[in-house]
Amino acid sequence: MSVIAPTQITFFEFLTPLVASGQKTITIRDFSESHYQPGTQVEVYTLESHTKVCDIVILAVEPLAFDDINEFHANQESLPLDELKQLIQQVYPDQQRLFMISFALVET
Ligand SMILES: CC(=O)Nc1ccn([C@@H]2O[C@H](CO)[C@@H](O)[C@H]2O)c(=O)n1
Repeated sequence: MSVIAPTQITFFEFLTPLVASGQKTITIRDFSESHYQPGTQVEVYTLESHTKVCDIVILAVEPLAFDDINEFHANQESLPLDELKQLIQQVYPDQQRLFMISFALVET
């Protein structure tokens, strides 16, 4: 089964300054949001007001179990590890099977 690669991604508004400044270089999503394709350019929008923030290029999409989330991921997320795990549990309750999407900021 093939799925069309999405050309947009949304982030919580409070996280978008970290994306736009290049400090946050991964996001952890569930299967439904895992269909991004390496090499494609994607527009970043805020979830709350759908405001365009910046563009990113997808570098990789890899499976990541919730229990394997560690300091490396927190560092790439630019968030403290306990905050990151809490946030993911709120967004994706009881989901063990997650995906790490790595990306790079497109300078405009
Ligand atoms: C529909 C929608 O926008 N959903 C999400 C889902 C997750 N995230 C962030 O990705 C990282 C890993 O989950 C954490 O930093 C989260 O806060 C986000 O910003 N927005």
